[in-house]
Amino acid sequence: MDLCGRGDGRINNGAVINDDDDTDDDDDAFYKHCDRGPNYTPILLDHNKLVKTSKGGLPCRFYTREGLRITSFKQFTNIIIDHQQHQQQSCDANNPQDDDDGSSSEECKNNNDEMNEFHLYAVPAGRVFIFAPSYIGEIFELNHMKLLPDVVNKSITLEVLSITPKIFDILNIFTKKEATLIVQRALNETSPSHKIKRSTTGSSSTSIIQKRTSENAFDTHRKVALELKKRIFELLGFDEYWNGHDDGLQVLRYNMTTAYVPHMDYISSPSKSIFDYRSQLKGGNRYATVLLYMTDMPTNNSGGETVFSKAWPSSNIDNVDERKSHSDALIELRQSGDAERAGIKEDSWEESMVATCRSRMAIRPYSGRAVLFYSQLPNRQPDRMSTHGGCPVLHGDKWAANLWVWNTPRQDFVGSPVRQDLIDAGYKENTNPSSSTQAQKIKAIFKNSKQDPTMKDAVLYYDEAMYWGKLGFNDPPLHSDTYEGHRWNVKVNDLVVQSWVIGKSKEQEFTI
Ligand SMILES: O=C(O)CCC(=O)C(=O)O
Ligand SMILES: [Fe+2]
Repeated sequence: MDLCGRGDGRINNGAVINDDDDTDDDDDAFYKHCDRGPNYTPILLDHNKLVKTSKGGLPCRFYTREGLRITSFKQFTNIIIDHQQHQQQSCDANNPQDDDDGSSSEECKNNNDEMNEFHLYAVPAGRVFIFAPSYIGEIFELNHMKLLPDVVNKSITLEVLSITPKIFDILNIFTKKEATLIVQRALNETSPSHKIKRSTTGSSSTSIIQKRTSENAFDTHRKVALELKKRIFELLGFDEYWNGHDDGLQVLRYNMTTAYVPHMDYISSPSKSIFDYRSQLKGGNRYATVLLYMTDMPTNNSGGETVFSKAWPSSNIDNVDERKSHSDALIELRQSGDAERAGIKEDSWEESMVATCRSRMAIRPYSGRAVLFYSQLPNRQPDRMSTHGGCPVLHGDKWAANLWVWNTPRQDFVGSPVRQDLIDAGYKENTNPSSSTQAQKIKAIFKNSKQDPTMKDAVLYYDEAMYWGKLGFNDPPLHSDTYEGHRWNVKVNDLVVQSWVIGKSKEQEFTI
């Protein structure tokens, strides 16, 4: 295939489009785009099937805009023919009074350059495909995916809800019947590791945090979970289901007032870990999350939305004047009495979160709704805009499930990326599988000495993005159970000004 490429990996059918740097070096730039060198190329499970290019480098994988992988020239030409026929049909449908010579249909096609383009996406070796939406409301019909048996004639479709971060509604990916089964299975699960219990967080899965008050179960292998996982992998552009690239279907139950504070699904790299979490290099981390909702939370008063706390509702994304501040939302919330009626205390983190949910981009659950968002940018850096949380439930129960998908196999799975630098330096990890559950719980207390005026409005975060509480001059000390190696950050105006890593002793105090 003779294809020309652009820096962002988008390829146009036979011609370079909008290329600012149209020089003879294009070919080289394209080859470099595909083979980013050993320090930037995670080794994926199909790596040994990649055939080197004539220049000796690793090749790109090619995808359509809808995430269908193109593996042969024949498939490519068939797709182009289909694309052209589709264009012709939509022109004919829009111009039924065509002249005999078909000139206005021709005009229709020529006038619609954007439609004439056929975009192909070149994904570097070792990387995974990421959808590239252009505007809110844009539709991606994934006609290559099998229809669900119960959803007659409705193809699996993405509808863009947000560009920054990238969020999509996924239509027709699972049925209400499957939603019911997932909940039943979770309730009937008895194995200690998978049954429903209070949620944890972080890379060690041991720390119960006070600000993730939901319960959860895992379903890694039952029929419905497996079918769903396979469907989600196909949707994301994987050729097949790759074991180890996900955390298993996690089923979440939130009772009244319970919530999950805004956080990133992307895991911050623990200071010492043989597993390489650095996705921007050749490591792996979570890059996509699919959320499935199993209950209806029909109104504002139900709560339980998934809130993207750094993003604005699409209705006022461009209209700065119409954005609601957190403090105005809090005043309105107190006036409405909604939080108080649900049993949420004034000045609690849950109350503050309801105000966030009512002023930022929030997705309302209904049974059968599914949403996809990405925690990594196309350059593999974590996307801080993907910070999100499960809003406090104000009425009834909320059931949801998530699938966290990784750009490489996870720790302990075949092909997982390792930190060769640490191994070379002689670092050994305790590989006893139960070691994480035996980790020593450490009590930490965080204080503000009020000596440093720049710390007047300090805020404490667990990791990068998990808001813990205010640590300003007028705030009481903050307490937490935590573990060795965990990182806590103090931020002022959203900038990290102090960072602590938990050491070995059982009780530790940190003061700014
Ligand atoms: O419950 C929700 O809406 C969000 C859950 C979530 O963010 C998570 O489990 O990582
Ligand atoms: Fe999450």
